[in-house]
Amino acid sequence: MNPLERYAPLVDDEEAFFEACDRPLPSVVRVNGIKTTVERARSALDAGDVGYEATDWHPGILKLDERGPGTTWPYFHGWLHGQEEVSALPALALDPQPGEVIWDACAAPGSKTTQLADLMDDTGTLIGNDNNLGRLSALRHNAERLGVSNLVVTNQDARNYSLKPFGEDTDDPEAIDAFDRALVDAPCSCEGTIRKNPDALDRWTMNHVHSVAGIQKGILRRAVQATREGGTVVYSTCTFAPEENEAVLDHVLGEEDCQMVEWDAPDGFETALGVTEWDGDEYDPSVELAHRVYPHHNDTGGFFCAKLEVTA
Ligand SMILES: C[S@@+](CC[C@H](N)C(=O)[O-])C[C@H]1O[C@@H](n2cnc3c(N)ncnc32)[C@H](O)[C@@H]1O
Repeated sequence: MNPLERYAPLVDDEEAFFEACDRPLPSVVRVNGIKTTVERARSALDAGDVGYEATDWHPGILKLDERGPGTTWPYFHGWLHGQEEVSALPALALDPQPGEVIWDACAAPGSKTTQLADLMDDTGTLIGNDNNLGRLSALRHNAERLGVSNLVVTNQDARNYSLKPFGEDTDDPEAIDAFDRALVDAPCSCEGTIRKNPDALDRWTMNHVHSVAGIQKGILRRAVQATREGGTVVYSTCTFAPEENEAVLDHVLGEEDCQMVEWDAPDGFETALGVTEWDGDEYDPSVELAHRVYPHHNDTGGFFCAKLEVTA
């Protein structure tokens, strides 16, 4: 059985959902404001005869007609970054401000990290962490090409992340309420990437869904603990499974001092509400404030994005 069939009861249009999951994903680029402007990037694409169209909801996110961005000179110069359209949502939800201290808990290969740097005007301190050293080299490469200079790279298991406060000699893990904001773009079962990678579900099992959900809970808890009171945490995945999405939020809302925050998806970008019941389980009603993105909604991959505020 196709694992995606379990989500048929959740979607508004079953036929459109399965049809979209079977179509290849459009090639999309994000304009990198650290190195250029939307106007200059568009002019460069025009000059290179690269066809594109702006997305309905963001002038700097462009759908290319055919070629991948890697063959164009604006890409080599770091004006453009190939980034799935829907994956631009979490950084916008996090809304990092220039000068802040931001933790990207699962950062490699860095699409969202470099977008965060752009939104911060490349100021403040951006800590890009990932537990996979090999993937961190891709993060460094992307950061260099895109001209990011506010980035510190760390290689830790985000579940046990420890950051000693500046100037203090302590191993107390509770001492890390240092971040203004944190992004948890969590490892997941990747169901929503089926359009990019048709093999994505070949090794899908319910056991994997449950085991990765345990990791997700640990990372999100750590992000809430490590963020200052009043700070923001965004949780995202590219999967549909409520076990990895709303159930993770429900768990962390019950264990840590935080609450769901209402966040409007950009105008022109369609999303569905978070689910509050699944497979006999009921979740905290506030998880409805999360956004589910199904592939047929905006011709993207599948996605999940939620915003939390740290309350103590
Ligand atoms: C969805 S990917 C992140 C994609 C990235 N945010 C981007 O936009 O390019 C999830 C990442 O989590 C990392 N990861 C898995 N378990 C982790 C853990 N316990 N601590 C930190 N990172 C972890 C994986 O190595 C992977 O790079």
